Amino acid sequence: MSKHRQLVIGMFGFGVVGEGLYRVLEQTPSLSAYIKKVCIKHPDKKRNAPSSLFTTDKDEILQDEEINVVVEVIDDANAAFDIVKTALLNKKDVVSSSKKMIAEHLQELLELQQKTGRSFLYESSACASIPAIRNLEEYYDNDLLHSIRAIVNGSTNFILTKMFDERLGFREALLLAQQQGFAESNPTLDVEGYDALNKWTIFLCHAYGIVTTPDQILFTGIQNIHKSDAAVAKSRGQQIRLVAQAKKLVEGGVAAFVLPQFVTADNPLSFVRNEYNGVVIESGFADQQFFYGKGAGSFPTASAVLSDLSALRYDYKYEYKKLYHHEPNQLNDDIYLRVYVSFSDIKFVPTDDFEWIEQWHAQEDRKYLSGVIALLKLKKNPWWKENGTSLILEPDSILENIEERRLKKKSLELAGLL
Ligand SMILES: NC(=O)C1=CN([C@@H]2O[C@H](COP(=O)(O)OP(=O)(O)OC[C@H]3O[C@@H](n4cnc5c(N)ncnc54)[C@H](OP(=O)(O)O)[C@@H]3O)[C@@H](O)[C@H]2O)C=CC1
Ligand SMILES: N[C@@H](CC=O)C(=O)O
Repeated sequence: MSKHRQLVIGMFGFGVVGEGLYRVLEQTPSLSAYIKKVCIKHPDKKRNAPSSLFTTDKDEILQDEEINVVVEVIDDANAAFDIVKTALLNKKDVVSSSKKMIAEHLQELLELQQKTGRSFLYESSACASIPAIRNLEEYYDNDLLHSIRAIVNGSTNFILTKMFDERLGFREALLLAQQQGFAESNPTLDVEGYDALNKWTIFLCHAYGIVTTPDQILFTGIQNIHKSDAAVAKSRGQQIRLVAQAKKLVEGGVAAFVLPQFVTADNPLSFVRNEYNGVVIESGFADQQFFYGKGAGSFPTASAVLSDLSALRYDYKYEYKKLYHHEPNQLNDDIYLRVYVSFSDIKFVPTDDFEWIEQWHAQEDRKYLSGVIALLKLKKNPWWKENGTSLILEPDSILENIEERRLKKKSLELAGLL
């Protein structure tokens, strides 16, 4: 039997994830890995580990030839990219959980991996404890992966659960998410959907070979969801979730976006509560599969970092199969979405932008409508993020070709039935 190599780790960051990994490694002696040095930012903070372990000088890790693995788990995306780049160029393998950094530098990171031949693994960066990236990378053939729908942000799911199932206020729910180590240092990243968007940028690469940047994808978070939206969901027997979606289109390409959605009771995502994440995959022959697990927090995230470290012992690398060994896909925005919009005044809603409006409730203080609108129109004009307006996808939201429906609607109108 071949002997696995010894991993000598230099770690950047000793916060929720870093300290979690330190504890997890203490309990996993079989891994043959030890942390030689930890670089942190604030030397005066009290640490639950020997002070000789810590430094603020990054070169004590990056220039140490004995250290063969860098674990980067810091909360500063710019500094993280410099660290990862230097580590790879210095011939070290790297494990990272910094999804913002990865999503914003995906192309450069792909080039660095090709240039250096080193492993760069980041399972913990998206859906924390769920082994989603490696699954998408290894298991599904490009042609078979029809769609993915996922809850990829633990904090927003936690806040929605606490607010709507347990009647907590938004601030209180967010504070709890922060106290439990789920939220980003800047929680706007969670609440306004940026974190889910960054994770989705990473997923698109491993699922469909799409290398894009977060600014290309339509998204929002849960910041505008109103109490009355929750009441509508309840009256319909549905839940509101922040859902990231990607779907292969009949006409070619992949539609992708991150938006709140009403999910019906038979949708597996409706069972996902608190900081849990869930991923629903529709594929050619397997039909539907559902992955479920904790999407944030110290040990769940450290468990994915640990799994990457374990994979390094046998020199595992992402091959980016969908990108390099298949015909990569392109994003395709040419779809229509069935949306619900709630608002305080109709003047904030450009109703002419809609293909058609299916429902309209104007009696209450808070008004709402449901209708069909082109994704490109939502991209072009962000009225639906402004003035407290709330946009939530209807359960079956994607329409690829609306011509047939337009004709049907026209004939019903002509027959006086609409
Ligand atoms: N928390 C979670 O559930 C998850 C987090 N992530 C990601 O993991 C990363 C870390 O998150 P988390 O542990 O929660 O963050 P924390 O805020 O708990 O910890 C951040 C750590 O980074 C250190 N740090 C910041 N800048 C530097 C720098 N320039 N050089 C060295 N150290 C630095 C801080 O040092 P100091 O202690 O001195 O302040 C701190 O130890 C983030 O990118 C986050 O998005 C990914 C999945 C889940
Ligand atoms: N802030 C993130 C942490 C994990 O990625 C989340 O809430 O999902």
